[in-house]
Amino acid sequence: MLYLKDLVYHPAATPSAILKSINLELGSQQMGVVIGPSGSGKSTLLEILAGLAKKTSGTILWREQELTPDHLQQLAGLVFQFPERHFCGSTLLEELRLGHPELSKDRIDQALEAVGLSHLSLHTSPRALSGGQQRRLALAVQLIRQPYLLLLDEPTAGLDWSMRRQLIHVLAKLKAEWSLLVVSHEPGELVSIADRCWTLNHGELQPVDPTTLVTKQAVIQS
Ligand SMILES: Nc1ncnc2c1ncn2[C@@H]1O[C@H](COP(=O)(O)OP(=O)(O)OP(=O)(O)O)[C@@H](O)[C@H]1O
Repeated sequence: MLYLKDLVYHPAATPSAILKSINLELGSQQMGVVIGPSGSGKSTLLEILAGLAKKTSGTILWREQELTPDHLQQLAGLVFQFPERHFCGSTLLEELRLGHPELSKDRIDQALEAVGLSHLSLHTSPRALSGGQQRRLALAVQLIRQPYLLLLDEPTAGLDWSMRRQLIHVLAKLKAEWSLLVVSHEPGELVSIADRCWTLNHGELQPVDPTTLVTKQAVIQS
């Protein structure tokens, strides 16, 4: 269970705080969606939760344990916006093993299975995949580290309807095992599988009932 209590991010260079007294709770096996316009602070929130930026004040807890940026780097896996732009491996195997050459074939197979890519050869180039498959590969790259918390920045951006639909299926499946926190300015179908939703405006987070946001699209039922 992730708890944020009065989390503030206020770099010295900015006149007002970018994140203002954020309070949030996200259970295990839940997916939360933070919806906010461009510049509202969504990516900053994810960077803090991934241990890549340091909060100014407030508390971040996993169950009862207070988390430092080092803990967060271990506990969380962040999938950046347009992750395919950062692929470095020339094959799926290389991409999945980057930084973790010791990873067993079993772990690799499990991660690919979890994102529905187990039918692909490990020698395939990441560049040869479709846009939706590349997003799922980026998820597998994080899953392989077995994080407790998966953080996703605009995971459906730039995908067509069919690829978004496949990704929503995968995320719905993943939340059976992991906690997922997703940020988006245009959540669309993501809301239909969300357990918790919030809006973020000028760094202020407000809870909102997902059922009031959805046009529940029949994506995950099909
Ligand atoms: N360290 C920093 N110093 C100064 N300004 C910062 C810092 N970090 C973030 N900002 C500013 O905070 C605001 C929020 O940025 P952020 O990238 O989190 O927004 P966002 O909601 O993710 O937007 P987008 O959807 O466009 O990516 C921006 O105006 C950004 O320039």
